[in-house]
Formats: sequence, structure tokens, C-alpha cells
Amino acid sequence: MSSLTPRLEIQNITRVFGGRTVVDDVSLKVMPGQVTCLLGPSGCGKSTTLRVIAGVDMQDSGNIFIDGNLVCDTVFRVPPERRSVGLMFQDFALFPHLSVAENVAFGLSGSRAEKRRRVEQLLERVDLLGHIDDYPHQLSGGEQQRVALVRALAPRPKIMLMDEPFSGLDNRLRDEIRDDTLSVLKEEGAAVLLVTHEPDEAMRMADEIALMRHGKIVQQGAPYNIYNAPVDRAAAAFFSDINVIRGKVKNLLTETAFGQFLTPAMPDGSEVDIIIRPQHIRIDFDRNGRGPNPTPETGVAARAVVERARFMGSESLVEFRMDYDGTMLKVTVPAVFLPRPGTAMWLMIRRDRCFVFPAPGHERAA
Ligand SMILES: Nc1ncnc2c1ncn2[C@@H]1O[C@H](COP(=O)(O)OP(=O)(O)OP(=O)(O)O)[C@@H](O)[C@H]1O
Repeated sequence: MSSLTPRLEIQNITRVFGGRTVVDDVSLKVMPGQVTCLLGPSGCGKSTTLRVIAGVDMQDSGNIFIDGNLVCDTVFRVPPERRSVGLMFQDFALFPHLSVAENVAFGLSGSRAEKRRRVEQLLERVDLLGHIDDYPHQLSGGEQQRVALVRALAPRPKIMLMDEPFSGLDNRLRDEIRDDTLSVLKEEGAAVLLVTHEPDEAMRMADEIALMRHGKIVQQGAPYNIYNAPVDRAAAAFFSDINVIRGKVKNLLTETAFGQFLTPAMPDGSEVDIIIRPQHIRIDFDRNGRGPNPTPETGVAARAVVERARFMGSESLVEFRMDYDGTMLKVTVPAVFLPRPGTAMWLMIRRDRCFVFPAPGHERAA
């Protein structure tokens, strides 16, 4: 096995329920020590993909390899317990009648002393050695989650499959447990495939994100790339609020309130959406009806009037109506900035942060 062999590889996995294709030709590789997040809206087929990899469900077509060895096609099938896969599912509760030590030791083989050493090592790692003889009902939700994590990791699985493992926890606790979990996973070196519908969670945990929609992976890459180079409008909108500036192509250019944009791939007369995230719009004050001078980076400034301003804690959200065509744009500004409704201001957009896509209904024209 070369160091380039993926720990997990799935090829063209398809799963159909009652005539409906729920997982549609999904291929994916996870390298040793890497955390990949399968991210997508509810019902897009993430959990089904994970269940197929775990071996608790079976694909209708496609192959699964672990360390380059086939573990399942539609004929041959290694049973789940022999795949060296650790599972941490939402509803994968601890055994209530077993102590913490017995829960963690559950999947372990070896002598009593060896098992005890591994249990103690892992419980110490997650600061729960003091609870080794407790029962699950004596632990908080966060503590139970950490026991479930080390129980899954105890037999040193090659792959950890995690399905929304933090969803039962409150926000503050969740951030802490996510970070702890990530460092334990990295130390143990397992390849991780984590299912989540929360972009923040995926960005926080993943080396690589596979964005899934309607059973298909629509984009895959490092969080930075997925966020900054989305494949389409829906992929952009999945990660944050977006603003849409619509225009019509004429002679390879699209005229907007912010000046002209090059839109060479779109035919004349077709409509395009220029997408910009709220944090990439800059604001400036009105100087007796005049705004800042154009720059290559931000293009032409456009006048707009404040409709609403809301304090959001670490930032403020200001909504503007553009003088140009009445389009509403959302802008986030760090710290407290709450201009009164009706205030005229000038907006500039970071041109390097704009994404241009064909408007809905104009996709084929591109
Ligand atoms: N055993 C099954 N029989 C029939 N339909 C199923 C079965 N399992 C899943 N489905 C359907 O397949 C679709 C995808 O489900 P899946 O649980 O994989 O989605 P998901 O992306 O993980 O969503 P969620 O985040 O809500 O769990 C859903 O519409 C679901 O109802």
C-alpha cells in the first residue's frame, strides 16, 4: 500500500429507495489522518452514504475500498464489524447498564490489563478518568458524547464515520467538544468522514468538504476554496447570506450600479447574477451627494439609502436600497454601526470577491 492510497475510497455509489435515487453516483476519497465533511441540506442523502460505507445498508451499485482493498461491491461484502470502522451516530447512545469503563472497553480485544490500559489512556485524554466507574446517567450530555467518542476510537479504527455527532449539545458546549474531538481524532490518526448540515461545523472541522445536494456531490475541496470559489449560486448561499445583483449581458459586459463587469462566457441578452457576500461590501459616507472615487479594486461606488440597521453582537447588519434600481443589499460591518433609516451612503463591492453565474432560467445559455 503506497502512502498515496486513500484510507477510504467510494466509487460511483448509488442507492435507490422505492424508485427514488437518494444517493446518485457518489465518489469520494479520504486520506489517512484527514477529516472530510459530507455537508448538505437535510434529506440530500448524507446519512445514507455513511450507512452504506459502514455496511449497515447496501448500495445498489458502486464499490467501497479501504486501504485499497475492496470491502463491498454489489456481490462481495465484508460485514460491518470487520471493516475497521468506528461509528459515532446521533442516536448511537452509550449502553446504559454498563459503566464508562465497560462502555469504552466494549469493542476491545486483548488481555484485561491491555484493555484497561487503553480505556484509561483514552479517558484521561478526554478528562474523564475520574468518571471511569460511573454509569451513563450520571454524566452530562457533553461527557456522554466524549465517552461515545473514545468508545468508537478504542479499537483504533482505520476510519471514523460520524453522523451529526454534536447535534444534541448546546452551542457553547458544542464548540468546545468539536475542538476537543478534532484534536483527539488527529492524534489517533483515523480518517474521518463526518456528516453535517451545518456549514460552520464543516468549516471548523474539515480538511476537505464534499458538498452534497439531491444525492450528488456538487463540489469538493478545502473549506477556503469551497467558500471562496463556489460552483453555483446555491453553493455560495449555503455558507452565508448572499446579495444578488442582476444584470443583462451586452457585448460581453454587464452594466451594474457598480460599473461594468466582464461576463465573457454569457451570450448577449442573457441575464447574469453577480453574487457578493455581505461582508465584502464596503460603505462610505455621502459628501453632499458625492461618493468616493472609483478604484480598480472596488470599481464605481453606488449610492444607497439605509432601510434597516441591526446590532448582531460582534457585527452589525445594515440593509440598503440602491438608488440605481431599488435592489436591496445586505452589508455586515464589524462592531457597532447603526445608521438611521433614510441615511444616504455609498457602497463599493470587492470585485475579487464577486461570483458571476447565469441567472436562474439562463443556465443553458452559459
Ligand atoms: N430506509 C429507507 N427507506 C426509504 N427511504 C429512505 C430510507 N433511508 C433514507 N430514506 C430517504 O432518503 C432520503 C435521504 O435521507 P438521508 O437520511 O440519507 O439524508 P440526510 O442528508 O442525511 O438528511 P438528514 O440530515 O435529515 O439526516 C430522505 O428523503 C429519506 O427519507
